[in-house]
Amino acid sequence: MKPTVEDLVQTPIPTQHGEFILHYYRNNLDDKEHVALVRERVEGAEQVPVRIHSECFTGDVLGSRRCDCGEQLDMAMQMIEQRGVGILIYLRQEGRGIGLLKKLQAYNLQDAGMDTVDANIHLGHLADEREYDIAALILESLRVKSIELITNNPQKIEGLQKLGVNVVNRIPIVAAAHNDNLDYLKTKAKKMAHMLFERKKEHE
Ligand SMILES: Nc1nc2c(ncn2[C@@H]2O[C@H](COP(=O)(O)OP(=O)(O)OP(=O)(O)O)[C@@H](O)[C@H]2O)c(=O)[nH]1
Ligand SMILES: [Zn+2]
Repeated sequence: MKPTVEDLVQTPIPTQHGEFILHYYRNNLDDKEHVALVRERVEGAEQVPVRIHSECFTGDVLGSRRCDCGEQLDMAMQMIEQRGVGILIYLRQEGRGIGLLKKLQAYNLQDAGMDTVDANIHLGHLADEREYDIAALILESLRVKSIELITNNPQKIEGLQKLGVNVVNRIPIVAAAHNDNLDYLKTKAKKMAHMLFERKKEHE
């Protein structure tokens, strides 16, 4: 079965970072509600700033300080506002793909001394189980020619490139480190190769 997405509804959403058009996608790979926030015309455009944000209920909705997700979500929308164009794809990949229940269990293991990678493995999962097929299909459906990916995660860039997305640049998105998230950020840099302590825009 060929993976597909269908852009079912588009509706304007005014936010503190200006108005976006929210696109709702139905897909044939999972039963989740993936969405994209789109600013201005991206069809046929080159070097469109794109953030692929993985769902984090605790960080995005509750403002949890265990991770940097909530702050990154806000920063990404602000970056798109400043550039006047861009796309934020909100993928429903809670807990790097293991779901909320397992992520919360992983938090307890981390409080008992494991890091974020070992906790996943202890629960019988990979450190990161995310796939980017749906993001690639959404970008194809929006007819974007090339993108600048807003990320610190080299695996996201690789994952998209393998799916045929033309990623021409990386835009770093470094949230503030503090006591509650420092170990987590350090583990991401050390074990998951996140480029967390660079601030310069660089060409891949
Ligand atoms: N399993 C697990 N998932 C987590 C944990 N903390 C945050 N997450 C999830 O991790 C995802 C965000 O991934 P990150 O590793 O923070 O960042 P990234 O998206 O890979 O990379 P960037 O594009 O640079 O932000 C979200 O789905 C969160 O729910 C954790 O301790 N364990
Ligand atoms: Zn988070």
